[in-house]
Amino acid sequence: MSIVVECVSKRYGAVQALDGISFTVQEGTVLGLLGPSRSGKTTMIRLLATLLAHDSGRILVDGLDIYRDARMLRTRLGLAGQFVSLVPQLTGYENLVMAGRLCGLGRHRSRSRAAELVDQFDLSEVADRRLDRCSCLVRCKFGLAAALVHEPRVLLLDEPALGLDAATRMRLWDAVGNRVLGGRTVLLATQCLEEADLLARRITVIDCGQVVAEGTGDEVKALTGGVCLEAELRNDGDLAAAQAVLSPIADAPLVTDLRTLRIRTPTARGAELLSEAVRILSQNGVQVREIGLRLPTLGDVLQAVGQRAVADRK
Ligand SMILES: Nc1ncnc2c1ncn2[C@@H]1O[C@H](COP(=O)(O)OP(=O)(O)OP(=O)(O)O)[C@@H](O)[C@H]1O
Repeated sequence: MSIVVECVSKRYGAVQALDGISFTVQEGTVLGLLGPSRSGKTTMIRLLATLLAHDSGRILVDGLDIYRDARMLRTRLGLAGQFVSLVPQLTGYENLVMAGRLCGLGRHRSRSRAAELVDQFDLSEVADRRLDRCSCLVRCKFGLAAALVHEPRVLLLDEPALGLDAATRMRLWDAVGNRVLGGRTVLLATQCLEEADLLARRITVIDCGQVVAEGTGDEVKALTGGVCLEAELRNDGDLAAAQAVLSPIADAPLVTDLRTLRIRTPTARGAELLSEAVRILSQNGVQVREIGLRLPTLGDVLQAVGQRAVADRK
């Protein structure tokens, strides 16, 4: 089952949440819908889940119109993430049974399916614990398991690993990624480029309800010029000096965060720029708490896309 979104717009009063957005998720693949907060990800997922109506455009799932054939499509869709709430006072197992019942499974089948999922997700030790007494990682696993209770062919995931730090997020996907995603058509909404890059065959980047970039993970990362040089200063009094000495050697404009005293810039020269920056900062007496290269983030992608747009307009 493929997902085709054609020029879809959605407005809430004065807010244009989606503004002519188009993308396709090929059958059996994962598409990462990557965007910052308030860019329209949840709105897109809610439209696909038939929980909301769009103002214009067209959405097809498996060739069927999402509204005309909503009833039939709903049984084939699984949802996990922000707006799908499990009941915190129930145990994980009870939540899975409830999810089965809500999907129309009989009592017996709901129980056997819940037991199957507990087993497959390696959750037996915590299955009888109230969900609000479980770790965030365990809650995320139960959220994903609940979305699979009726074995949907299409999965809509709205930041399903929200609340997990980067390392735990990777542990989650290491443990259950294949089971959750394998063979399904998946739309994964996330703010984390690393997560989208790990899980998705293609990534569509959105900002302010519009598609601003798309491609494979490598293509999207390449927009930023590769890696990012990032320095954290010890004293805010050094910020101006650091900017003055780094600007001439950087490959792209510097971005400075006054709150965290961090200066960053994307670079294609990696280690060469790093050693140059260390030398020049030390020569000029700028005290650095930490300096290094890191993988690009969504913020770097949006900055690169913005700079391209400005350059194109000139
Ligand atoms: N029910 C609503 N009524 C009014 N405005 C809304 C409503 N839901 C969302 N919005 C607005 O629409 C825009 C897109 O919101 P949406 O939740 O789709 O973005 P998002 O990318 O999922 O954000 P987040 O990552 O913070 O959840 C935002 O400006 C938001 O404030």
